[in-house]
Amino acid sequence: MSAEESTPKPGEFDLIRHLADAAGRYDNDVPRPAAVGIGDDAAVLDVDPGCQLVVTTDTLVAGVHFEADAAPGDIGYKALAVNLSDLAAMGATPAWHFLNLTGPPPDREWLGAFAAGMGELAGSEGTQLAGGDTTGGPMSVTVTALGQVPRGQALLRSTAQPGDRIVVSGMPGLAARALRWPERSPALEDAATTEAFRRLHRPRPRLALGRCLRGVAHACIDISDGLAADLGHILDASGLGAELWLDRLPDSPVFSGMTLESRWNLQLGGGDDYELCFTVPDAAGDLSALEEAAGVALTVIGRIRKGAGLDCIDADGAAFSPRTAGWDHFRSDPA
Ligand SMILES: Nc1ncnc2c1ncn2[C@@H]1O[C@H](COP(=O)(O)OP(=O)(O)OP(=O)(O)O)[C@@H](O)[C@H]1O
Ligand SMILES: Cc1ncc(C[n+]2csc(CCOP(=O)(O)O)c2C)c(N)n1
Ligand SMILES: [Mg+2]
Ligand SMILES: [Mg+2]
Ligand SMILES: [Mg+2]
Repeated sequence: MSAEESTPKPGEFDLIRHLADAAGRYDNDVPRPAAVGIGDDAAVLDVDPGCQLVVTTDTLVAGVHFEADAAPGDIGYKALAVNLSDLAAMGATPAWHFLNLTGPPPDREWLGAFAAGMGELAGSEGTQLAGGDTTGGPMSVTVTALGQVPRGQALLRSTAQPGDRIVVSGMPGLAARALRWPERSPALEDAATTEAFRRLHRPRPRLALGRCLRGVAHACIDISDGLAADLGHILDASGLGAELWLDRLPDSPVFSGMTLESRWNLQLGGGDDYELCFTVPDAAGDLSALEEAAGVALTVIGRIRKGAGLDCIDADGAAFSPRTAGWDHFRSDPA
């Protein structure tokens, strides 16, 4: 029997080597290789002159953010994607990421698929796995992502202006719709349903859009908890209010058969979209060049105004209060 067969589960240091080797197969052409990467007590990174470092961290926990039996490739992909989405919201270009992996000892097959899922996105976005930590315990994955932005150009939540148009990318509510699909996998092969499951399991962060919004958007956030909750963070941080026009929310065949109220609840409070919501002045003009450059549909859904709070208004001008504004880990019964 070979050593590999007799020890199917790697030890801690085998696992680190395995992750480093797998990452190297995807990210060996990254634009900014770490001066010192995996293997020492810490990484050493050179930041480009004239740039600021943008740093974010998010955790995914089994049973909370993904099913315990989820495909390992999807877990690896999404753990990085949700972090790159925060870099996109700041207008940053990803450069390095760190992986803190906690769980029962994985077998080589699980680990290989996990590393390939994360590596696929890392390779396509040019970010390098530069370090991390490995421990045993209940399964959770934390990624810390580091990106760069030209000095002073980071997009913020706090700088919306009265009169700005509110814009959302893509199709809010797709991932939430997929999460609530009774069979947990698409019953139909149609494009809209397939896209909804892709958005839930492998959300592509809107990095090109974030970069295009530098110097254009007044404020920006990525949608993780829900459109209403995350737009609410822009309003709170900017000390302003807004009107959101429900009839402008983009529609998809995946919502067919739902009442308008259920659809709005899903699109406003469902979470897991990883789309961008941003504000732009009228002076920025038509958004079609931006759509073209960023490769994603953009929809104007409302307007920033003085005051406080978010008013969601239907086609007849009647107010609608979503059942919940979005996901809250410490409150029960999220949308
Ligand atoms: N435990 C914590 N300690 C210190 N700062 C925190 C902690 N949790 C969140 N923050 C900070 O609070 C701010 C908002 O974090 P939050 O996690 O709500 O944003 P997000 O990552 O965009 O959303 P989501 O986690 O839903 O993707 C960020 O500046 C974040 O660094
Ligand atoms: C199995 C399973 N149950 C529920 C959800 C939905 N969900 C969990 S956390 C969260 C908000 C973002 O998290 P955070 O605020 O921690 O970044 C959402 C929308 C899911 N994806 N999988
Ligand atoms: Mg967070
Ligand atoms: Mg965010
Ligand atoms: Mg986040």
